[in-house]
Amino acid sequence: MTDTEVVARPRAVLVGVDLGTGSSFDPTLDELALLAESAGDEPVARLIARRKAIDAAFYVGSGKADEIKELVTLHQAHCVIFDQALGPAQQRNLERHIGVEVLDRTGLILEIFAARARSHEGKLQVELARLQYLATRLVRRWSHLERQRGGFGLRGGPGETQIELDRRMIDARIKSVKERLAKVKRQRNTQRRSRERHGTFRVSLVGYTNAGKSTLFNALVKARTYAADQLFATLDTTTRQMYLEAAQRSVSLSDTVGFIRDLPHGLVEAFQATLQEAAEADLLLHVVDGASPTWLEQVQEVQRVLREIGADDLPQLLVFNKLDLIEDDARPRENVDHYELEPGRIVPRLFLSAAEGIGLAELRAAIAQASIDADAQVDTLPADVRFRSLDVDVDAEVGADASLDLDDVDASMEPLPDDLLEAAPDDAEHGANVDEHRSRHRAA
Ligand SMILES: Nc1nc2c(ncn2[C@@H]2O[C@H](COP(=O)(O)OP(=O)(O)OP(=O)(O)O)[C@@H](O)[C@H]2O)c(=O)[nH]1
Ligand SMILES: [Mg+2]
Repeated sequence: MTDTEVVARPRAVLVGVDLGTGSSFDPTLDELALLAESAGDEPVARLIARRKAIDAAFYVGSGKADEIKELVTLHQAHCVIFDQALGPAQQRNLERHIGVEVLDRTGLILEIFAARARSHEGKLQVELARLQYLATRLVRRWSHLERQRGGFGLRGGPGETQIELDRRMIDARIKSVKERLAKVKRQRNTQRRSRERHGTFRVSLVGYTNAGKSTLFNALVKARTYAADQLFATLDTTTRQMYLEAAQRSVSLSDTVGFIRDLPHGLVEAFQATLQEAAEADLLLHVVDGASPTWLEQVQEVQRVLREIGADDLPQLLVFNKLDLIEDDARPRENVDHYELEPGRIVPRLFLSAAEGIGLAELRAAIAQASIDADAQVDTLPADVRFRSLDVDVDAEVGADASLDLDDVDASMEPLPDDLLEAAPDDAEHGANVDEHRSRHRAA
């Protein structure tokens, strides 16, 4: 870790629990470390506990809890961060036992989101998610967060007697935030509809957090969107026009919030509106950190979230980014090939480096081609199908047998079966450089 920073960051002990089920794909806790850094903490020690079953009181056994306590003392840590979701009682028990703040992955992600939200809507969404999390546990942590960022006015340190009162306050607050969100959403829909009338071809960047979406966005539209080696650097959707020579047209390009495994449920829900933007695109650029050892799990996680928001059947280009980090001999022979995203679903795949500007011309050409293909398909369809109604009753002039399935409307790429290349960069052992940590929201 580089430690030339003036501001001392809270020192954190990271704990992962291996339940032997293969459920966790981060046995090194690297992702948790990056999350902790993104939240402004400094990971000082990591500990993996192996257990057959979860302990009701401490999640880990009391022996491990003692071990954690020793680590905390040894490293003079300020908090302990669990990679797994702790129950409210477990969290409380651990805090009492260890004597410092204990939080879990969910709490950490919420904290990052809270620090990063910029737009009115984003702030409301994060507040809603935090309130929902808070409603289930009423932990002391919140008083600490409020002090740090000036939040929504909960008094610090709710004692047992105050819990009922707080819960009622929280419920009222949840209701009011939901109403405000609904209003913002209506405005957004109105804006979106007026945009739709212009018939712009819409491209959305989606992908796991830190894959390089914002870097690619900047490279493509030459805008300056915040890109950083932090998780969830981007929370609000940014949209710009991008001119494509090959298609002689402008398309809109949107940068979106990154995905991560086990995104707190409240956040998935809260960010539906933001992600909806992606769900309504004509083309998804699914950006993958091709140099990450866990890229495959990340792709699967992104696919899972896309399914959840109903965007999994949109045409996709898979963009393997960070080609520059891959050793020459591990690089793919071709910069463009095809990849089987899911059984039977083959999509074009491009290898590029957003940071070094390698492969951008090919990507622009592929986007142009996708927009031309989509137009060609739409032009041949009756108007009401363009508006995505299922099983359309088509006028007599058009033809009697045209009961169309949405799949036919989809401007998917032609599948090219059986000539897949091996997924090249997976065994390259490069991780993104996490050492270039910059101080984050503390500056705000
Ligand atoms: N070496 C290398 N690094 C890259 C490349 N593209 C992006 N990065 C780095 O990867 C990190 C994450 O990039 P971002 O563009 O912020 O990633 P993102 O997907 O927008 O991340 P979130 O907004 O947090 O979801 C930054 O440190 C970038 O400089 C690349 O092609 N090569
Ligand atoms: Mg980003």
